[in-house]
Amino acid sequence: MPATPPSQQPAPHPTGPESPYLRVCRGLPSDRVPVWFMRQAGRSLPEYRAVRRDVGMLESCRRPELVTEITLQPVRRYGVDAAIFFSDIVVPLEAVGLDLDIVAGTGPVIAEPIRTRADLDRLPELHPEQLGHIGEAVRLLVAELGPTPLIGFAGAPFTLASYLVEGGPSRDLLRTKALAHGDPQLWNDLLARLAQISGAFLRAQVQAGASAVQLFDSWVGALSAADYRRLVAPHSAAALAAVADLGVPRTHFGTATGELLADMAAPDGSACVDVLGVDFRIPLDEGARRARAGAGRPVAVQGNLDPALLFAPADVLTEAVRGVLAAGDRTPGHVFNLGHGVPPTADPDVLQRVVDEVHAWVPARRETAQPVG
Ligand SMILES: Cc1c2[nH]c(c1CCC(=O)O)Cc1[nH]c(c(CCC(=O)O)c1C)Cc1[nH]c(c(CCC(=O)O)c1C)Cc1[nH]c(c(C)c1CCC(=O)O)C2
Repeated sequence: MPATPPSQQPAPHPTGPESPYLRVCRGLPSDRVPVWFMRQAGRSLPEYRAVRRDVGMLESCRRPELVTEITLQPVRRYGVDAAIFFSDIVVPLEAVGLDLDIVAGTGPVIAEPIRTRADLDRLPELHPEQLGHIGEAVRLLVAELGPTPLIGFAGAPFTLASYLVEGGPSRDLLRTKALAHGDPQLWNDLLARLAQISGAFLRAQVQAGASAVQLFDSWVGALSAADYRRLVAPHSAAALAAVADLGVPRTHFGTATGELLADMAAPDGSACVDVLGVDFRIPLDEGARRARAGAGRPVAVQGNLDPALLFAPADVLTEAVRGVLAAGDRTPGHVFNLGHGVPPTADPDVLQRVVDEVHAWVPARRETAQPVG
């Protein structure tokens, strides 16, 4: 049998059980609360704005050296416990040939929205060889990151469908929901295709060396629990199942999902979620309670500081961070994060204070028992 070229061999995972982030994801005690931020790389950082000055968003995602530099920036600056791969949820859609762009200040814009059976035929499956640049970037990154784990990610089928059907960002997702209810067969075929694409994107990142994944279903809070269960959950479960055999922890995240948390913790009744993202609308310990009710087992939680608190006076922010940490102590495991992404106008010095505050906290479930007395 011919030897696999070195560039195609899966990189060894350099992150041992000592990583606080991976320990908490696996339900183990940790001597500190791990912290990372959604959108930790991005416009809030001057060093990001400098390297992106002359390069478009999608173009920057195509350049492995630039992806590596941008992903590392917040890790270097803040000392966060995990890196998240710099890319975007629409990158795998571009890889299968869709004509789309990411417009600054707006978000993804799709040239020809997908609303009919004929439109769906323009959306082929994603094959690993279309993701060569992604694998290359992940391998470069993992080599640079040392012990810090890399989180791979993908958009969940529903959130991807919302951009494809609407043609761009939308407040109320009217067309998306009308399609889901009006033509369930087309909807299910579309979401099944997107689950394949999403799963293949996750798989490529893990096979190249990412130590964990997060599935972003940012806009799924637009649905009722009954509709989520019927129209979305099986497809999200399928996307997460694409990395089941690779043994990495899986986080499932959405916003405004208070009523969906039980189902998101076990989409389609499966045990494919290790960590559940909770946004700021409900307390973290209540989120953990709902996750446990849905999954029938303890599930670690991630969150959930309201990003708006980053703009509050320092003492108010400190109290809010400690409130999240105290609620996290009452859960089976807590990864500190914001309830949603870092706003572009956030002050990096304020984020640094949050990281330091989290790292100063002594978690209730520590690695070694504390001496009594
Ligand atoms: C819904 C969604 C998108 N993209 C993503 C989601 C899910 C997470 C979420 O809910 O925020 C996921 C995403 N997008 C980006 C990352 C990188 C990693 C990280 O979190 O640090 C991740 C994980 C980079 C990005 N993706 C985007 C930027 C900003 C583009 C720029 O810097 O020019 C970044 C850093 C563009 C983008 N892409 C998207 C939006 C809404 C935007 C913002 C548009 C804007 O306000 O300019 C779609």
